[in-house]
Amino acid sequence: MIRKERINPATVPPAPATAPAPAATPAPTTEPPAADGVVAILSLGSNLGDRERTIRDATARVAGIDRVTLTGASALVETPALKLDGIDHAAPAYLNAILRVSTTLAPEQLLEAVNAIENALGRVRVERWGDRTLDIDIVTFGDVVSDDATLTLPHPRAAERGFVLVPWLELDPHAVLPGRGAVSALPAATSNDVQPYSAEALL
Ligand SMILES: Nc1ncnc2c1ncn2[C@@H]1O[C@H](COP(=O)(O)OP(=O)(O)OP(=O)(O)O)[C@@H](O)[C@H]1O
Ligand SMILES: Nc1nc2c(c(=O)[nH]1)N=C(CO)CN2
Repeated sequence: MIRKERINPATVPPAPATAPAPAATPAPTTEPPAADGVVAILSLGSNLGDRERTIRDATARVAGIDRVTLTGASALVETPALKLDGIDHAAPAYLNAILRVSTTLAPEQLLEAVNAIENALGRVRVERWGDRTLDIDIVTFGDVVSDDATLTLPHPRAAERGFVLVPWLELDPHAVLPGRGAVSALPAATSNDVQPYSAEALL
């Protein structure tokens, strides 16, 4: 079940005395770029194949999703593979990056769109936290909080992952993880396991 965090009515400005009449025509079906949509943070990871090419390709595909505008991207970082039993230095290292988007899609629609990109770029689901050509997680979707297993928001493991927090902070130094506060105050945000891979941002 997806729920928005409660809005304090005291902080909601009163409606203007002369509110404009509602639009007579329905919203157009082909929407303009999602400049006024919800901000979502996506985490990309790849540790198989041509990792940089895959992440750059995935970034272009995210930018091409209908009703999604890519508004920011971190540089690539290289990180050792985190497996279920800890860091595995014998496994191929990951390239990770963070994208910021603005979207008028619903969270489930964004998940469907990024899953389609994973599949298009060769993602095969074999083992949990196993090696993969591409993983795209939704780290945050505005201030939405959800414990739905299909789409848990914020991503339930983001707060412990240096490979998420370090590039996110590089992109947004004042980033906030709903329910956890400032990203810069989270211990994993200073992880030594995250190394710069390319100086220039993906975008
Ligand atoms: N915030 C989220 N972002 C992406 N997928 C999510 C999220 N919350 C729940 N899921 C669900 O998790 C399922 C498994 O995703 P996936 O195979 O990418 O997991 P994983 O990358 O191996 O592990 P992790 O979720 O720890 O990153 C997806 O099918 C999706 O429905
Ligand atoms: N370094 C690194 N390790 C991982 C990653 C990842 O993106 N980077 N993703 C995982 C499952 O989402 C599991 N382990």
